[in-house]
Amino acid sequence: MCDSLEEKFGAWELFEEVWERVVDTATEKEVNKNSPNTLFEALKLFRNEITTTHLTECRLKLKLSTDGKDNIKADHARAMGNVLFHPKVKRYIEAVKRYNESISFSEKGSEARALAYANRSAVCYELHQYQECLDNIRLARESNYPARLVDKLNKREKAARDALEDVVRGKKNAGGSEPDVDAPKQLSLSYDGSHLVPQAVNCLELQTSEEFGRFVATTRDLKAGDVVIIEKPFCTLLLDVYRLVRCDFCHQERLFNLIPCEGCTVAMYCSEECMTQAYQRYHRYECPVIRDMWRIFTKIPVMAMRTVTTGIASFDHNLHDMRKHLQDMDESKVDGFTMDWTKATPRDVYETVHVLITNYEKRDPKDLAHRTFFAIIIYDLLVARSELGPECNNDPDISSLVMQLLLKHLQTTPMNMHSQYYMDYQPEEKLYEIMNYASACFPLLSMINHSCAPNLTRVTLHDGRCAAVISRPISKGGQLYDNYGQHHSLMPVRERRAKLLTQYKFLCNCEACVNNYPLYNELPSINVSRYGLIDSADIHAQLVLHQPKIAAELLPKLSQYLNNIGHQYPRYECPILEILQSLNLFAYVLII
Ligand SMILES: C[S@@+](CC[C@H](N)C(=O)[O-])C[C@H]1O[C@@H](n2cnc3c(N)ncnc32)[C@H](O)[C@@H]1O
Repeated sequence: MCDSLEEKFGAWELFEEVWERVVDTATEKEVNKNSPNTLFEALKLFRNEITTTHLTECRLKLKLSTDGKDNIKADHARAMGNVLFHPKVKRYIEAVKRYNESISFSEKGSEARALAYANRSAVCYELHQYQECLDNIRLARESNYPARLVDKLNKREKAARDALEDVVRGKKNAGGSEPDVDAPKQLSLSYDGSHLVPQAVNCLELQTSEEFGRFVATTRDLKAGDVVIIEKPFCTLLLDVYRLVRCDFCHQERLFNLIPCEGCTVAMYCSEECMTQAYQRYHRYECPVIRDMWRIFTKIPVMAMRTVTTGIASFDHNLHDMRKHLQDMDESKVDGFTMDWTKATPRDVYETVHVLITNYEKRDPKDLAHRTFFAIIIYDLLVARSELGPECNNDPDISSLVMQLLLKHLQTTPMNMHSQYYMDYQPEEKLYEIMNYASACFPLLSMINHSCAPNLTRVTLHDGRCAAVISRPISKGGQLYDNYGQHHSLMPVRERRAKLLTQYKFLCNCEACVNNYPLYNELPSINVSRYGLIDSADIHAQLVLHQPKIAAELLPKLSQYLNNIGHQYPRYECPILEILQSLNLFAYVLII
């Protein structure tokens, strides 16, 4: 991770200021500050105010400014890297992050960039990453490395080549390379995939009810350990704190290989190929605004913009086609569980994203004003700085489409977005911790409702896909339930319900809420002698070491336990086993 770009005073703080003001004005007409009439009046005033005079003031208050390369900042970041690289400090990884920052700020072909690559090559050498060392030396040369320093670089190059040859020779003498026991394992679906939806098992069905809206049910019994969906995201967003560590497009950790986008100082890539793909899918619009976006917003609005830009790319960047397609679309007919994914075009895939729930009708005036404000700010940035400007300025229909898409996805994103995780090694504790590196949009997984006593777990695979794995038996006809972050063993019912209502706009009536399941420490225990003892502390201790081989051995054992005790839910042992299963899955797929 590295520093966040977010600033203390951002769009949310500004919105609160403006909202206060309009509510005060509206209250002059109405007596009660919180009456629905006042709030709707405030929303009306807010819309008037924000679209006219106050936008310029907002731009100033948010200190919006175009991003650009800056060799002075690049030199400063490199100097900080040098302090960390110093033989008495030797904080090599932190030093590389600073060199990467320096590379991202530097102008193409500048000495600043050449020096940053050269310094990164020095860290690679110290860390015995000889191939990466040579790659960085090549990049330094390509960026006009200064002749006065070239001897130093030549010496390092020779040393790296010699060391690399030694490594290759050593491997040959040892009889070739060992099979890689720690290679990421593949999870696969537990039953046949559906013909039309190969990413889901063929017993899953999308159903609808008054209480749940759309939900996913099974037409066969499922057991703990069953993998029922493995889904590729429609779009993803690397969190800004990983921008100097991971590729902006494929999100793989490539500390020593990152190359910068030439247009902005945020996006870095592991290869030209990823850079091109990112540009085609979203970055052509986002490049001029992404730094300001991270400065003034948190991940939800940035993810909403990513959904819109990726959506536009799904229509080959033809906004007229997109508008026509969406106008003609019958939203009630879009069902990701019956669509033919084997023949789906990017437009078809976008349809499944376009129909994600917004909960518009359940939002109060302040919430609507807040989304409107954010949509206006993002729209203003994109139109002022990207190629969407001429398109929107020349055609009110296109302008309205872009604005509507932003407003829509500022509502779908918080309802449907999923996090992507990896296992991060904590050297001091000598264990792995689950960390969130990106946000993603998965249209099928987004159809799964919440329960405070869930029956499935999600796990991020090495390639960014997400697998849904059953964590306790589900009978034929039963609903699949995810957990949106409010588990009955960790949070009292009142608090859970309040959070779910505020964030997800529904009153939870799951089995845990209705039956008031106790918190973890108050749960009754199972008579384990019937099922054999399970030493959870020992399993946990093994799993945090993150060894896929151990995880692979434990996987069937844990699933068996979860199936054995499933019908006794909720018991003290159940949440422990759920956690172990989740940890186990992460260790199994080894996503670092
Ligand atoms: C990720 S979506 C799930 C699919 C959603 N039901 C739909 O029709 O698109 C999340 C939204 O589903 C609804 N939801 C999720 N769990 C629910 C539950 N247990 N009871 C009622 N509504 C629920 C809420 O509106 C929530 O904001």
